[in-house]
Amino acid sequence: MELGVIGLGRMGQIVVDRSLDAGHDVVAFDLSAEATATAAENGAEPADSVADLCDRLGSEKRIWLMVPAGDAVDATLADLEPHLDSDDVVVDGGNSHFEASTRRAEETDAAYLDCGTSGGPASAEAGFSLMVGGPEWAYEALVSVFDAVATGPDGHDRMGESGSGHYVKMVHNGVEYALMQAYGEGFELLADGRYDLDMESVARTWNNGAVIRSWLLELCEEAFREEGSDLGDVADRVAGGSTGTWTVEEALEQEVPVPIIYQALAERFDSRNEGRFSRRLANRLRYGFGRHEVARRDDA
Ligand SMILES: NC(=O)C1=CN([C@@H]2O[C@H](COP(=O)(O)OP(=O)(O)OC[C@H]3O[C@@H](n4cnc5c(N)ncnc54)[C@H](O)[C@@H]3O)[C@@H](O)[C@H]2O)C=CC1
Ligand SMILES: O=C(CO)[C@H](O)[C@H](O)COP(=O)(O)O
Repeated sequence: MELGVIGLGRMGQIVVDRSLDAGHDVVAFDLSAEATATAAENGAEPADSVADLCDRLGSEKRIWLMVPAGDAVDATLADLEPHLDSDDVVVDGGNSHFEASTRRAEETDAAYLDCGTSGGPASAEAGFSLMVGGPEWAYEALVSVFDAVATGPDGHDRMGESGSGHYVKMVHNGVEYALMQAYGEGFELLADGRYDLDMESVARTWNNGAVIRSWLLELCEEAFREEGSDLGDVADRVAGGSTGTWTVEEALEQEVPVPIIYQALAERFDSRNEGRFSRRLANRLRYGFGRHEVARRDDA
């Protein structure tokens, strides 16, 4: 199959490489000429604009977007739209909000597949897990590409109608936050607890047969191996948070309790806080009602 790929960053280059490896022809475009050149070096046909990419693909276009979620997706679709008709299929493999995906599916002339992609750049060799939403015929038309980009035929499936792929990926990310938080708390107790432990050894032992073994735990093992048992100079600030926020917002809307996912998200936000106002107020209120001593900041 001939596949157009737009967005050739950490994830898009992998879509290109795995598609080429499986024998597909790829036409590639990125706003960054350097990224497009890298794809060309790997065997893709370079395009110098969205219009050029569409010209090179001809009719029945199959196009995979791997640009940042949000405005970049809308901007790319606006450029694509004059070149699309109902025989074409556009896949958005990024972390778009599911409601943005259902809106885009309604607005475009092409068949639109929202594809949640899990695995990250670390899965370049093994392949991704792909959660796809949208018209069945369009999913079927792209199966050989999904086989190539995913771990294989079991690494992708059609979740349902438009929006469902990104909905499932959103919840996946909420679970990811909660698992990271649970591992973090366990290792924190071990690090601050009664025994002098080698964290890499603990993680490795757990990864071999323990109930809680997982890929995230393998990544814990790797982190301790590379950074040391005390994580060296790794800061206690965690970036990101959009997909976890969406999960919690949707849980509130559906009235589904997700306290663990919410707590993991709150911990992430808290990690970016220099001195929590609520704790400072609690400190001062104890003086108010009990005349307890107020601890003061050194830097005030
Ligand atoms: N990095 C990760 O672990 C994962 C990322 N994702 C999602 O995949 C998408 C891409 O992520 P990354 O590859 O990590 O980002 P990235 O920042 O590495 O690459 C994005 C690429 O898109 C290009 N780009 C931006 N706007 C463009 C436009 N209008 N037209 C053409 N190219 C444009 C940029 O030049 C860049 O090369 C995002 O939605 C992200 O949330 C999903 C799963 C895992
Ligand atoms: O989707 C992912 C993993 O599954 C990506 O790594 C994503 O960038 C995570 O973003 P955030 O931590 O802000 O939710």
